Amino acid sequence: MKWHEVSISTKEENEEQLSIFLNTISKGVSVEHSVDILKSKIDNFDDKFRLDPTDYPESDIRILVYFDETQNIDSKLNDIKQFVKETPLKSKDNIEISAKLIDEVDWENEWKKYFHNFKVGKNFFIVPSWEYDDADIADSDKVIKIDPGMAFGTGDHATTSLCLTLLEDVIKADDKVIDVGTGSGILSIGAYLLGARSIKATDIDELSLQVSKENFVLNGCDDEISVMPADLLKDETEHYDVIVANILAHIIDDMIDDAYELLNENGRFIASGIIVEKQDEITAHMKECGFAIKEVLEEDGWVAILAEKVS
Ligand SMILES: C[S@@+](CC[C@H](N)C(=O)[O-])C[C@H]1O[C@@H](n2cnc3c(N)ncnc32)[C@H](O)[C@@H]1O
Repeated sequence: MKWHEVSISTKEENEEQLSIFLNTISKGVSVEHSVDILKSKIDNFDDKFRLDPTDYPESDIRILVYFDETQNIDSKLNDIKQFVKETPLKSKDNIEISAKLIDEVDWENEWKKYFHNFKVGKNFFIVPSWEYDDADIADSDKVIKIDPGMAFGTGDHATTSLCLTLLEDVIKADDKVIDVGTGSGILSIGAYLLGARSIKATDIDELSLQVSKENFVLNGCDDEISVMPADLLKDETEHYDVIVANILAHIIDDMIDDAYELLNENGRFIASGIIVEKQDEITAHMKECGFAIKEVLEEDGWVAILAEKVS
């Protein structure tokens, strides 16, 4: 088996915007930082990833994106180039994109050695499933056991951790929740641990649906979370107390009207995956629909918006 490896050299400030997009179109993404960048982030990275600076490029960053050999690499390259062209990236300087075919290595599991326990929000403790027995877990921790496999959602990405933080603020016992674009299922598990029940987790990606089901079993909440394929809220008919979606801004924009319709009175919509530059556009659309903006959290150039349905 061979893989297409697409290499994107760019400035560090583009990492988050590019990574979230590339994760949605590929089989895997890894980011290599230059030594200097790594040094400046060592405190951030060390506990979760224990990186070795000698593995990294000498300047800026290199994002490696993987597609299996059956995928149409020319069309994927076009998608990437179009995204780079049309997105207001933080830096448009010196972006170089190239592709090559490489032999299979066990990179699907390689990243696991860099992924370790960490805390998110006030009380969440994310534990890779393969480290659970060794984890030093406090009684107060709400433990999310996770094996994201090839789905998005380890919890270390700002957009995911911001959603978990907002869920801590809004979920009340027995709230009915829908998690749109569940990925690894991490936000549904978080909602369950906070007391939500009758949770629905949806995604358009088959692999994410499979991975999320496995994670629900792992966390003993598969009875409370139904998993189904869906394109945003287009065919949804049930009503919810909380809707959470961590996708990209233009996709969130497509679901704002449906979210308003499907929320119960005073229901809350948590939306993330939104770059700071798109915040005003999204909040304006939310307000037009009747939402009140209750809180906006920001980290690493990403925002998560908490909106409430008011009549
Ligand atoms: C950034 S990941 C978020 C995963 C997880 N919820 C988290 O917060 O870490 C976005 C997810 O949305 C899914 N997605 C993208 N477009 C979608 C759509 N139109 N309808 C449903 N899910 C979608 C992707 O397959 C992916 O699993």
